[in-house]
Amino acid sequence: MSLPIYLIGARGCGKTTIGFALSQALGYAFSDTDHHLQQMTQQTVADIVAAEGWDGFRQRETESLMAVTAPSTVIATGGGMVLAETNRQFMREHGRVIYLNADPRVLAARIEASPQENQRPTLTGRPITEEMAEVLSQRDALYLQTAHHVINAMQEPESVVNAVLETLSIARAS
Ligand SMILES: Nc1ncnc2c1ncn2[C@@H]1O[C@H](COP(=O)(O)OP(=O)(O)OP(=O)(O)O)[C@@H](O)[C@H]1O
Ligand SMILES: O=C(O)C1=C[C@@H](O)[C@@H](O)[C@H](O)C1
Ligand SMILES: [Mg+2]
Repeated sequence: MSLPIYLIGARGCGKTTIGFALSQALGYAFSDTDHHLQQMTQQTVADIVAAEGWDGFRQRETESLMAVTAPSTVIATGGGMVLAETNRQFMREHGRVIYLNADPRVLAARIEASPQENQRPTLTGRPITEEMAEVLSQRDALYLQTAHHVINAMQEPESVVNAVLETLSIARAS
């Protein structure tokens, strides 16, 4: 059995989209911590934050990370997973960690095109382009220090998947 692969990065970098495609290419299972915690609580991210605040959400996110960790699994994490030292250490120790890197303008354009506000309630109360620049400036160092590898996520999804496979030196399942 192979180590789990964790995808990290900001909202809109493609952790869910690329993660699923990567799992298909590898014949691995796929998990997404945002989906897992929404299933466990039967609430959206926005509902959880409204009821428990971001601190409550972050605690649940850590539980989801640990619950979905399994061999031969691609794990799409939430954009803020790297904020907690426990999560950063856990991912590095239990698998290979890939940072899907993209410019804040590209990320903001993707989120504007597909806001999914229930899953992505505002983090700062500011317009999305400003929020993305601010959040990335605070988190980029955390993504970089947590990742074993950094991949350019501003390519076609298929190219991003191929870049991850090449970086990890793993072959497609078929
Ligand atoms: N490489 C790509 N090229 C173009 N569009 C992309 C790419 N990757 C993802 N997208 C699009 O960007 C949007 C956000 O992607 P996705 O939900 O996978 O991001 P995420 O990193 O999981 O975000 P979150 O942290 O909010 O869960 C989707 O509409 C998706 O189709
Ligand atoms: O960047 C963030 O802090 C977040 C990203 C999403 O994946 C969700 O986990 C949630 O909306 C928080
Ligand atoms: Mg996602």
